[in-house]
Amino acid sequence: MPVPSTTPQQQAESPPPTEPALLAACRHRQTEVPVWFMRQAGRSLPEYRKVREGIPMLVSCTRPELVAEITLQPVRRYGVDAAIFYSDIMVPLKAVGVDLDIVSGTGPVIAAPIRDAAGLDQLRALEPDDVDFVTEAVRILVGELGDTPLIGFAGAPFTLASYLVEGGPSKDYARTKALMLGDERLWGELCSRLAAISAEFLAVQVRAGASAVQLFDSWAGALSADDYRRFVLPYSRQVLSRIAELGVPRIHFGVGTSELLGLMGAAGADVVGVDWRLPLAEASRRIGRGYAVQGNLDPAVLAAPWPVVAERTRQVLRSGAEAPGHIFNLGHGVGPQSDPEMLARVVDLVHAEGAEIRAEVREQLGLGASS
Ligand SMILES: Cc1c2[nH]c(c1CCC(=O)O)Cc1[nH]c(c(CCC(=O)O)c1C)Cc1[nH]c(c(CCC(=O)O)c1C)Cc1[nH]c(c(C)c1CCC(=O)O)C2
Repeated sequence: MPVPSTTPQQQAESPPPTEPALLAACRHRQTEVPVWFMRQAGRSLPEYRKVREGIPMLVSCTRPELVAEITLQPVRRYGVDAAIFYSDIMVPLKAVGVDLDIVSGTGPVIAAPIRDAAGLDQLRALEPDDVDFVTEAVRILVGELGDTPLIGFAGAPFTLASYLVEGGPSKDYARTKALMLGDERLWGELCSRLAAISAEFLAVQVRAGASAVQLFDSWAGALSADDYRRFVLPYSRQVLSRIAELGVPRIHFGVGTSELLGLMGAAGADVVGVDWRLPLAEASRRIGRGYAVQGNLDPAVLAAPWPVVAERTRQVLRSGAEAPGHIFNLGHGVGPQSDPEMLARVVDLVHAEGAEIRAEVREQLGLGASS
């Protein structure tokens, strides 16, 4: 009879299979500090520009092999702890038939902006079949990524609504706010439809194998806390509660949201993404002890000399150590001009020093090894 290599007793004592650092941080049981970058896929990498040559953005998103390649490029180059799926928040809207384009250097442009009830007809429900190419790309990726988690994502209802109502990027969101404040019923119907579309888009990615999701409410920082609570939170909650049923960690991020962080957590996140305006320790106090944080090196810092970048990176690590979980990231996306070499050095520094800095700070403050 073959001799078992471990007895049941030994099995019970052996550590569980290693949990990827990203997921451990989401669940407040990290020993390492994981790092990835918003907009790591696409934009600044020369190998990205090469494979994208002559292919419009939204077309590139429908080619599973190309999507997989672009998603993997930063993982190969930097050794980051997560891949972010190469797609766009506008992809599910395009998939249900909204006439829109993504114009390089500008962003999303909508042919017929939605400003009345008739405009809502553009927004039917998203069926998984509408985004077969997403399912296929995620499947390819999960096979290739091995233990590195894939983060799926979607736009939150407010940020999507802002593009649909304005017709494109905006500085003040005047038309969006006019609709929100002037016709609460229409606003509610618009955001409910967008919530269902975003939830389905995330569910497609999770069912195909994504192991965490990020809900981008990039422009929610344009709102006061009172308006956020009344006009935005209920719809983001619809998205996040649907994902709760799928059992993967949920990251919720916006820019300029220092006054909204607590509400963004309460909308149903496990991790709240923080921009560069607030130290993570203060952000964590505002969000509450039940949440991990993600962030928050100012992307502009990447243009400074390395010793400055290194010191700022350590500062983020020290501040983030006060939160029950910390995923290192930028405070917003990698800029198109960012030097990939600088990002590579940041990743190496976080990997070399992150765990030690975190442990030291937590011990000094009597916070315990993890949560
Ligand atoms: C607001 C928003 C959009 N798209 C997204 C958001 C939320 C995140 C954020 O706040 O940055 C999300 C997004 N868009 C893209 C990704 C892929 C993965 C990644 O971030 O690395 C993700 C996660 C690809 C993309 N999305 C876009 C590009 C650039 C495409 C190109 O240059 O051809 C990429 C790689 C285009 C896009 N799409 C959008 C904008 C504002 C732009 C920029 C336009 C520009 O300045 O050129 C809408």
